[in-house]
Amino acid sequence: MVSGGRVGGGEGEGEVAAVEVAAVAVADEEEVAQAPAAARELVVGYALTSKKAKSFLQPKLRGLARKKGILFVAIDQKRPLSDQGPFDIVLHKLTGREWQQLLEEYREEHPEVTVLDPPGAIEHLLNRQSMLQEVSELDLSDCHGRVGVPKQLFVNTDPSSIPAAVMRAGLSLPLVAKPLVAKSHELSLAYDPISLTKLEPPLVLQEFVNHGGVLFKVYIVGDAIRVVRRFSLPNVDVGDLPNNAGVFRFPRVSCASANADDADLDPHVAELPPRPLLEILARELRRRLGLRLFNIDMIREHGTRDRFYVIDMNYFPGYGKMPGYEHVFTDFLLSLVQKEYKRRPSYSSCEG
Ligand SMILES: Nc1ncnc2c1ncn2[C@@H]1O[C@H](COP(=O)(O)OP(=O)(O)OP(=O)(O)O)[C@@H](O)[C@H]1O
Ligand SMILES: O=P(O)(O)O[C@H]1[C@H](O)[C@@H](O)[C@H](OP(=O)(O)O)[C@@H](OP(=O)(O)O)[C@H]1O
Ligand SMILES: [Mg+2]
Ligand SMILES: [Mg+2]
Repeated sequence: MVSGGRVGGGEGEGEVAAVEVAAVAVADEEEVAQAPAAARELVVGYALTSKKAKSFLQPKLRGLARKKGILFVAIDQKRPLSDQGPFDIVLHKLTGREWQQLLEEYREEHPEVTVLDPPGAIEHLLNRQSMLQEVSELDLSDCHGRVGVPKQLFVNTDPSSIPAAVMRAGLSLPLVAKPLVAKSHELSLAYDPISLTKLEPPLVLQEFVNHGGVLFKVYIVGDAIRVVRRFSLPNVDVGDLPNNAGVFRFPRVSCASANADDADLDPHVAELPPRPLLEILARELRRRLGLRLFNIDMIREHGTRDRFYVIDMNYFPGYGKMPGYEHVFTDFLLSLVQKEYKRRPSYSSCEG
């Protein structure tokens, strides 16, 4: 952690006690390496849109963070990062080449700062063509269930050639059409070949998988996993497809969908994915993607117990909607510095 002489920000002095608690958790041989706890606080610089800052940095998070000795400081994107802070951790969700470049330079100059997460790794989730690649490469066939990705096709051609491309790729209607850029949430459902010609590439076409209208949001925060149920699109009756011609557009379906944790649901639909399966999935994706903050949208194929599909992944999602996020997140931030101490044996030889 960075020691005293902090950036302003008006956070109180009550932070010290919790920092001491965090320090106690460090392995015995490293305790000698700790500078006096009273001089320390964990400084987290954040670069978020104002909407994101409001939904994430809720008073309950700020309050708990203060108690645990974590200070959140807004980053001024117009000033060089190295002139600000010093930070222990940089938390960000901004897009744009310029910001990416700034952050990459900062990471090179300050390898001691944990950047959540590296811009290059995040990029993988910003494009729906690459987003699910790792999931499709995983072989989780014998892990208390099977996890795959719906058949999908990237389309960037003249819309009139989409039906033929869909046929060649062997995709079955209905299809969900998703903008290539994951930041856009204007989704459509196409039930017939004619509707496909009305879509606007570039996009990813994904087979619609019936799942009983319930989706599992699997939130990952470092090693922690939390799952919630959300209402989702209802099943489509394939026998009824001829009566459903047309493109059905739904502008922001996922955001509008309510939490379904307390709803009276069919238990076969509501049953959460098996914990061991989620643990393996999260561990593998964390490792392969090099990300610590993301969520996975998972559905269970209707009528099955253990056949799951990942349909979407989001970087730094709406954690404010995750139950107990303030505890999970503050523990995670503290764990990062503890890991950092363990990685640096030189601390003990210099200071011990
Ligand atoms: N292949 C699919 N089969 C069935 N339903 C789907 C499929 N893909 C998406 N959906 C439904 O559409 C919703 C939105 O899709 P998706 O999650 O890909 O979009 P998004 O805009 O990226 O969402 P988010 O707000 O989570 O980022 C899902 O929550 C689910 O209800
Ligand atoms: O926690 P869930 O329900 O998954 O919600 C998130 C979405 O999944 C993300 O796609 C949103 O991020 P962007 O719209 O910035 O990509 C994200 O928007 P936000 O980062 O502005 O809060 C959330 O709406
Ligand atoms: Mg989604
Ligand atoms: Mg998404």
